[in-house]
Amino acid sequence: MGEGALSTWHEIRFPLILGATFCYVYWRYCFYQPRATIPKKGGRSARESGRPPSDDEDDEDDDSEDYDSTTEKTGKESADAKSKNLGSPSDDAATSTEETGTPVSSAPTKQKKARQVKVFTRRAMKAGDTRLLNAKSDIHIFYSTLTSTTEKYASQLHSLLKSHPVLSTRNITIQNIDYLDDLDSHFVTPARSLDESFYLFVLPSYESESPLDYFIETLKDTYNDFRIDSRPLRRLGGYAVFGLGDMNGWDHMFCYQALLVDKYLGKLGAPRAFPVGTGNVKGDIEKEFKEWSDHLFDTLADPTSVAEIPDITMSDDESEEANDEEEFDIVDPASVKISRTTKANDVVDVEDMGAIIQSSKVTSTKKEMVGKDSPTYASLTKQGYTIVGSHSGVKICRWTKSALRGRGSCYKFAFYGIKSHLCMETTPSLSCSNKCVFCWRHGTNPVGTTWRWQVDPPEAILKGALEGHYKKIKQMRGVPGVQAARFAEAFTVRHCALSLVGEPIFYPHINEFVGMLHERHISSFLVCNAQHPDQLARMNQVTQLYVSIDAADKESLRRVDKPLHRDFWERFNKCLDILKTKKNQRTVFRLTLVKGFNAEEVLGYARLVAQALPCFVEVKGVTYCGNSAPSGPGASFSKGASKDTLTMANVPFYEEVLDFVKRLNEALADQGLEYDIAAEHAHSCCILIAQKRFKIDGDWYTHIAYDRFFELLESGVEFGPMDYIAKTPEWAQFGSEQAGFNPEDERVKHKSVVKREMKLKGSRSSSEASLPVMIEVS
Ligand SMILES: Cc1cc2nc3c(=O)[nH]c(=O)nc-3n(C[C@H](O)[C@H](O)[C@H](O)COP(=O)(O)O)c2cc1C
Ligand code: SF4
Repeated sequence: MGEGALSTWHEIRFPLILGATFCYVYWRYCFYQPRATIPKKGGRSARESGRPPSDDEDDEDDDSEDYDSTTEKTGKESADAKSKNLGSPSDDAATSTEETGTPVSSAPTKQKKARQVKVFTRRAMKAGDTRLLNAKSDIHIFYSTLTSTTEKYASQLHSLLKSHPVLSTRNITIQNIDYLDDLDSHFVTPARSLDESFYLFVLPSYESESPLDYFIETLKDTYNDFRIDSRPLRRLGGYAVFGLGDMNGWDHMFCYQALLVDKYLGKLGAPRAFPVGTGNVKGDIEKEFKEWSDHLFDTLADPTSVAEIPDITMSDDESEEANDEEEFDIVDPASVKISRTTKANDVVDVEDMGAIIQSSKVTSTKKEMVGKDSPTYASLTKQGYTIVGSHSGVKICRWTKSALRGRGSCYKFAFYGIKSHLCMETTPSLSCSNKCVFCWRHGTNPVGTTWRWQVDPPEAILKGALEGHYKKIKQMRGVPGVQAARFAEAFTVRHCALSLVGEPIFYPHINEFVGMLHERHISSFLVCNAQHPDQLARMNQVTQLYVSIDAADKESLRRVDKPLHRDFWERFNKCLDILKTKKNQRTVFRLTLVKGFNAEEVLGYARLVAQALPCFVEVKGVTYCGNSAPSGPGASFSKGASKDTLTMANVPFYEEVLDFVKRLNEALADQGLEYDIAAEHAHSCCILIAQKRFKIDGDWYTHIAYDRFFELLESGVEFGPMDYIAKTPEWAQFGSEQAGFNPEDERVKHKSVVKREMKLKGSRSSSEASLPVMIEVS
């Protein structure tokens, strides 16, 4: 460079630099379009960034604005967004480091993210449901294969769909995902033509490298790439995955790639139309594949199966928490008031129900126990009950949900072999004659000593209960982790727990109802409150007959059960005497231990056992489900409570329950009674004492041979409890390493549970080592 030129440069360099800086700032301010970030990852909204909007945004804005047009948004809109951004300190804070050069100062909190995922999951499922009904949507089958086994099943799926009476009208394609040229246009930025389509996957698993790895990496990368829409598959109609694997060779990694695909498709926003299925190539894959595809087709073809999606649709992380929140107390003073203000001449004692049973005319003039427009109806349905007819209810139990996900069954599986996913919990009478302090439904159900309502026929109750139950099962199909095999089985109820809320034996046609269950080979577990001796005496054979024993003396019983009958103690004793005469039944005492109320009366309980001689005594720590105060909300965990209000201090630890059981067992031995501790389910704080006759050659036989029970029942011969016993598995027997937790299931403790336990621990004395597990037990 010459000297003249150099001096000219010196003269113009400042204006030039200034001009360039001004241009840059002007351009950046007005036209620069930042890289996409999405709210979930802590950046700006997709709409601001010109990326497809998230579902959350869709909700707020006009849905008709599809994402193709959004992608084409002009610089003006971007500038508008930008200027909004600049004006908002919080949005500024969310701007990425890359854009501003300053560190990201705030990411959304974990709770916020969890909430977004939850809201999104629900919306996705709802949206998917509407689309499931769209008979025009295409079905795309994708598969991967190395040695062609998977291809065979994918082709089979294709042929089955092509010949399906309803689904064959759809456009059905089949593609090998390993040769799919453009994964992006199917999974990263799906073409609009794929909206509302179904994606069905049939996939093998390979521990070693396989072409499928690339596909899985694509899904993962898409989900983890903060620059792009992480839920691009939300406009699909739904998806379902079937995995092939070798359980014998790779049991710890069985079908792991199919499971990963299922997981990431869900994360990418696709609505899961059906639980992931698995087939063991060294096992009964034909059957597994058939069951999965049959139920999948039913779901796709039957609009009623997807009519309603409840709040039970949840992310993996939230499910445990939600389960814990499931029970809550809603006091309905109206129900109590109604029962008190009933005219005396309306009253018919439940013991005199014979006439009512005979005459439906009499009952038809009476009012409904739970009318559709009553506050009781609203309270119970809000808590997840399906009200059947005018006085019955059904509710999917949390253990049924847990078992569907392979996360453990209730204590009755350990003690008696009830499979929770095959169990329906119902009651033909929502009304009860007690107001127990530990009943978390307290106040939500009608109470009364007499039946003064309409009586629904048992056929209608059973039909309605099964329908209500199956509807709730169907709604579980989109919940992560639901096992396809168990899901398929769950549509044939095998056990009925007649407990739930209310008093089943109160229902005048209880015998007919139980008979109908047995006709369908559904076993019956009937729990009664020892307040209706005449009904108990009339009770026909059930699979297992329970009496709740909530206290060992009159005053404690009054305090714990708050019975409405004035002669409650006489009724209670009469029931125990009747139970002793029921030699043909498997009879059970159920003790619910409430510290400070009824957990110290070992000798008293031993006397009651001697009086009724039940086959079994179940002892369980009370379940704390929020406030159980009889007078409604007011007691709190930390503040302590009035003398009749439950707090966490009333919940015994497992060790305390165990100590009680040991002392009770000794007291029984002292009285010369032949009982011993047989089984346990520490998970539910529950232990079983059984008559020693159920111990044969050193092994306990507390389980039930259900087929044998029905065989005996149908044969018409007289039989007793010892005629349909089965061996208790090792893992359930008292003292086993698993303490009653089925080794086939996986115990999942959500962090919120652990946190709460830690909180609890802090409030307990340090000598108390373990913590109670709080559950609902029917
Ligand atoms: C090398 C090898 C690794 C495998 N790894 C797994 C595995 O990790 N998990 C699993 O469930 N099955 C595994 N399998 C079983 C295959 O998934 C199964 O045989 C499948 O049917 C193969 O499908 P394809 O014939 O379509 O390739 C493996 C098989 C082989 C040969
Ligand atoms: S808790 Fe009761 S309703 Fe639930 S699975 Fe067990 S027995 Fe059935």
